[in-house]
Amino acid sequence: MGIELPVVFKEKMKERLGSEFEAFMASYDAQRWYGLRVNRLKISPADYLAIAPKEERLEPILWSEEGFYYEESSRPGKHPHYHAGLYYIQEPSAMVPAELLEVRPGDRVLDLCAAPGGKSTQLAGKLGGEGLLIANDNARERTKALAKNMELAGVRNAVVLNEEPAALADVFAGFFDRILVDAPCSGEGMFRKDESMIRQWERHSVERCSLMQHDILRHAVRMLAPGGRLVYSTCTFSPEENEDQIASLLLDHPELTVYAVPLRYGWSSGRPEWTAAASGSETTRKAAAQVAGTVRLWPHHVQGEGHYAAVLERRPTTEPGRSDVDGHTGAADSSSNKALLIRSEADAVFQKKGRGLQRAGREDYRSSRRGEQQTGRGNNGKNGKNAPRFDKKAHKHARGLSPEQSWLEFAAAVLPGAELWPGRLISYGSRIYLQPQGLPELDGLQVVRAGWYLGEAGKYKFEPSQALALGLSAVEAVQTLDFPSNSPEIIRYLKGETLQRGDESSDGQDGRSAMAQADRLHKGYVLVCTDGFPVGWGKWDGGMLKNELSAGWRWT
Ligand SMILES: C[S@@+](CC[C@H](N)C(=O)[O-])C[C@H]1O[C@@H](n2cnc3c(N)ncnc32)[C@H](O)[C@@H]1O
Repeated sequence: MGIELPVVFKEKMKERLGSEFEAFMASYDAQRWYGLRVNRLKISPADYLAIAPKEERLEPILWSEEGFYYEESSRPGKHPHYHAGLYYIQEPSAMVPAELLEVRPGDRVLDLCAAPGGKSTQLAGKLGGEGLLIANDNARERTKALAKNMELAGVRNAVVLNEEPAALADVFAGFFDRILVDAPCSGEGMFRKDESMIRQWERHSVERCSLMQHDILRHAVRMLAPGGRLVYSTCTFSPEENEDQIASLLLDHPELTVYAVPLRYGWSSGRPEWTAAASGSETTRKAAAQVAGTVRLWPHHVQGEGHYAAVLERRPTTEPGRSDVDGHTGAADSSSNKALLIRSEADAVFQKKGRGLQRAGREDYRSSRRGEQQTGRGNNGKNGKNAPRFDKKAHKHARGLSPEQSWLEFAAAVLPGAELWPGRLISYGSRIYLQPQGLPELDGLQVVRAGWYLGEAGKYKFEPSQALALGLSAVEAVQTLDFPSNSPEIIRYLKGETLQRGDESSDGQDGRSAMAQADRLHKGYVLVCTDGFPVGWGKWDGGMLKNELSAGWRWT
């Protein structure tokens, strides 16, 4: 075997798996499985299959309609479709937890340990733009990748936070219909994929991870609405981090029950006999028995690296009309958006005892109802009745425009219809966000992305963000330039080059020259697309497409 596994790990697995141990060990020499998940926010799996490069040889992953195995030799990360956010590269068994959460459009969803965002982007796809998603991770550095992946996926209704679960639980008590706890774990299921995990396993003990998981789960449960569902998952095999966690949680929270996951696709049941609770009192044995309904994906039984998942449901409240934070009853329906918590004018401020102040660069985080009036349902801002009132302290444009006005001016010229987008328009210094409706106050929390980041109001003009481009569909923009994904022009654009009329490639797909479309362009912003999907902004001027792709988003 090529991989040097820790002796202690092997001994433990041998003791637990008995006759299955040889097959388990053999899986370390077997082929690895590579997966990608199509991003439903942008394209259906069937439509993606129609445009996918043939050499990817995609094969369906049984447990996810959007999931496909691809061949080791293909490189989906090096394709313009990747830059358009049409899919996320994800280990196949890691697709299971979000599937089990059964998110419905309109739900309030929390992904508590979300970075780098594999499951958050999957959950966002299931929401289909309705409801809201809070993607949180307590590791500041990791939230950068999380935010970027959410932007690449074109998620419009999410907020990215960088908080400890305890702080979130104080704000979001009983708030969420769906919670995913994809816990930090000892990563035994990652040994094959990433050998550095073996060294980390030696450093970070199973016991230490168990303590963290115990803590995270207790806070997560506080945030679950009656009738809500919580999925706990790990990519490790140790029962201390899996069945033991669930048995102990059930003992502490009798309002929770395990939803028994149907065993399909080679999945195996959780192992009550491996828990400490199984050898205790009758009560603890009952809790242990429930973990038989949790699920294990073993690498010797499924085409994936391995995972554990438990689905827990909180009993619906017996008190009629009981509601949480802002009147939401825990039932997922589109009316959740109506249950807005109306924030006071200029309420602002994501600043936590000095910490946030630094992050915010001492800029006020301004939020107001005016954004709702201008962008939400029942918009009557056009008749002037709800003309924005401006905060004197807010960032001012050189022409005297507030950041919000600067955005509205840009949108009117480049994105007609943007004034009808649901959400709350807010500014954070000169940065403008569209925040999903239905959020409680976020005061005191570390906010990485306060919503869909639209762009920045500069001194003289509004600069649209890459997140805005990627969250759009091509039909939303006044001007587009669409390059086939196999054209040299799209690669040149993705590399940050300026394109000029006359640059037409002779081998443009289907004989059409993308740059020839430029004849109809007016001076100004152009949404650059590939195969009809946005990849970024350009500015057309005098026969030239100035590249607006910032360095962090370029093809390298
Ligand atoms: C298994 S990874 C999550 C992977 C992610 N769900 C995905 O699909 O891309 C676990 C994450 O938990 C985060 N984490 C660790 N302790 C945490 C805590 N106390 N609260 C929130 N997140 C935590 C880690 O920073 C790490 O990003």
